[in-house]
Amino acid sequence: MRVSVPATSANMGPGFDTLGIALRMKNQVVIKPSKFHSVSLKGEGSNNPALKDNNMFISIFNDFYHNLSTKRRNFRFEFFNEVPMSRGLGSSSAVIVSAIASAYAIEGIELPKPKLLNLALAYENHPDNITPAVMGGFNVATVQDNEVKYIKKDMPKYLKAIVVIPNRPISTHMSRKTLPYKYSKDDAVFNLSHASLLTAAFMTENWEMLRIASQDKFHQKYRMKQMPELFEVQKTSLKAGSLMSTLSGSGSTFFSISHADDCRKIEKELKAKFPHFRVFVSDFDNYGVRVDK
Ligand SMILES: Nc1ncnc2c1ncn2[C@@H]1O[C@H](COP(=O)(O)OP(=O)(O)OP(=O)(O)O)[C@@H](O)[C@H]1O
Ligand SMILES: N[C@@H](CCO)C(=O)O
Repeated sequence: MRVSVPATSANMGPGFDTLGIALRMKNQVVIKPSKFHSVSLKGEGSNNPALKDNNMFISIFNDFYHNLSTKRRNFRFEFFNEVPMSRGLGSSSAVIVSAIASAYAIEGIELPKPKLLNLALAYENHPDNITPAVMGGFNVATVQDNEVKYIKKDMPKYLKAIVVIPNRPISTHMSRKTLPYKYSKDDAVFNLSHASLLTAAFMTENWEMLRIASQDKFHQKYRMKQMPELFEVQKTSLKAGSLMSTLSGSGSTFFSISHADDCRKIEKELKAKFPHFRVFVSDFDNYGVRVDK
């Protein structure tokens, strides 16, 4: 059985804890019944031996598997990870979503995506990464009475993401601590209006509006101060023709969107200016978590 979950970019500027989008890069796990428990890792995390012993995926999988099954089978878990950890590309959401989906699938129990999304909420209490991880596409999401309420929009193929991954991580937990405890009414109205405009721009495919609509006063500047090169990444990307360029999740990755015709030029300029960062073009994912039995 194989489960794959896409990387996600949350916030998208002003949509703090609300907006998120799924990218084509993904984490996959292949699970096979086996005499003994074993774990193999390829890609991101493979140089971290601790992940073989103390892995968030295994512990969430076991929580669900032990609840769903009376049998005590052992499994071999083979991980193929493309999503870097603590870089703002939803690595923790990818693990949470794939572990829950895997436990249900291995027991042959149907798990509708909205139910999977609500189960994932117990492990990540903001819905902006888990929603696109489960559903794919661009999503607006909120939590009401312990349920995620969301609206999804598929992304067109003629738009691409340009991803800049710095060589240092930022932990979400630490990064949230740098944010103000309170915001002024002016800043609240600024973010409310920009997040609303950004959402409307996605829904109506008014891409030229993204540059203005993606501005934020809630979190980016506080977080980007931890890695000041990110201000230059944003400037370079917008100057080279991106439609929008925002901190991805809690950072450190920077996420831009452009028309397909412009993406290689933007990628080239970012690569030239930031040779120590990983820069690449990605398609969007419109499907979300996928289970192949
Ligand atoms: N492939 C993986 N296998 C096991 N654990 C993982 C894996 N990927 C991420 N994790 C866990 O998730 C943690 C990273 O979560 P964190 O929220 O800091 O970053 P992120 O999810 O990549 O960023 P963001 O939420 O801003 O997009 C890691 O420290 C690790 O505990
Ligand atoms: N909305 C979250 C995304 C990271 O998990 C944040 O900005 O902290």
